[in-house]
Amino acid sequence: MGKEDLSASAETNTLFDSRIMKPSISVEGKPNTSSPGETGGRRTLLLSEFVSTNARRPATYSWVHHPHTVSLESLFGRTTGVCAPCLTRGSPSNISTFFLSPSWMEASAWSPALRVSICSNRVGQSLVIPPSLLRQRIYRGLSRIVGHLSLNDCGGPCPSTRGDRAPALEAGNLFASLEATWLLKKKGQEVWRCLDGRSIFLVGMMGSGKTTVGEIMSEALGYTFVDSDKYVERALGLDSVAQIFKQCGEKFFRDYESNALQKLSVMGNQVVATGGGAVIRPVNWEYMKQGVSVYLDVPVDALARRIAAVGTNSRPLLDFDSGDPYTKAFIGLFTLSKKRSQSYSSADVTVSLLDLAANLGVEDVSDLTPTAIAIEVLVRVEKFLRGGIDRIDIRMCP
Ligand SMILES: Nc1ncnc2c1ncn2[C@@H]1O[C@H](COP(=O)(O)OP(=O)(O)OP(=O)(O)O)[C@@H](O)[C@H]1O
Ligand SMILES: O=C(O)C1=C[C@@H](O)[C@@H](O)[C@H](O)C1
Repeated sequence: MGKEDLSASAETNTLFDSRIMKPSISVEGKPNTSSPGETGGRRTLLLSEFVSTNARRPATYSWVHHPHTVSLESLFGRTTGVCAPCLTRGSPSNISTFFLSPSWMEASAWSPALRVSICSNRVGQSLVIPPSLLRQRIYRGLSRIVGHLSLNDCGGPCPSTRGDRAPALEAGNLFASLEATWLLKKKGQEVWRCLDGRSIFLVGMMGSGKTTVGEIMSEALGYTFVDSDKYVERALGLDSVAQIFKQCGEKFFRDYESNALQKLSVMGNQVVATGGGAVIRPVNWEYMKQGVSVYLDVPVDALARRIAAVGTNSRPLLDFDSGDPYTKAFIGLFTLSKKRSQSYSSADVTVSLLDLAANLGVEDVSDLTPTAIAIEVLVRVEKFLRGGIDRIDIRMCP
């Protein structure tokens, strides 16, 4: 992290003065005990960061210590600091509490909340850490904490992480780690309860990840995964959608696709990856409304890059005679997405990869792993089912 990241104002510099500040993240309470860190038997994470902005009184810097304290100093690029034993728990009037909700790691995932408390010894002092930066740092710190918990402290309901496979796309990535898998499973269990057997229908353009993300979700939910294109291929006894298009035409394929969706809609406990064009027939929405529909909204450029990487052969609507794979894919997808954008927006839940990337402080949507996307989808589905608001970025609690 460069110094410029934290230099939004003079106060920022003071806050992060290495001589006086040592932020920390603490896990409050022990998992699966009735310690103060737990509410209703659920694990609580309290991220505590107590700093003073009064540069003349550095000795007042202090923060809460807990059994599983993970220092954030490396995350903030500082290595020194004064650590006083403990700051009184409670809410003095000069503590502002911020609920950080970078979408999938928000209150519902970590009951009751991830909290970052910023304490200033000057009443009314505002927080000057840029939110996106804070989110990013907290996220990294959280990953370590969860790793620590899942390795050392899990009892009871904490799912085993052994034997979990990380999809190839996740290899070498932070999200591929045990903690992401743990979060995915935990969210899967919670959403499973809300779904009450209803299926999830993933809609979105070709290459949007319906199959990749859908398979991960189905595993987390204990649901069956179904690819409606494959379902149609099997029903017709043909090898590929491309072959069906070639031999029988698009209308024939669409009829079978509708038929497949109708059949699938009466079966519960499934994650269905629909064909990219399933949304264009209104009757298909009638079928999908039997479950929860989720639109994976991915920028056309990212779609074209993904499809170009594997070629356009298997996607008849993009397999033009001339042009390099990226250009063919981009032009085809761009045209289709214009025609379909309104239809896609009829889905119960929309997961925009651009928004998710922004929320997680990731620069490019291609850096979002399928697991991160799957977790986000589950979080949004849960909110939808609970009738809650669809997006909270940062709430400040007075
Ligand atoms: N998050 C991701 N990051 C990078 N590549 C991805 C991601 N998700 C999927 N892909 C890749 O994009 C390609 C298309 O993914 P996938 O088959 O899951 O999409 P789809 O929506 O099911 O497509 P279609 O509707 O054409 O069947 C695959 O090669 C897959 O590996
Ligand atoms: O977007 C589309 O219209 C399509 C997407 C694929 O999943 C296949 O259903 C088929 O290639 C058509």
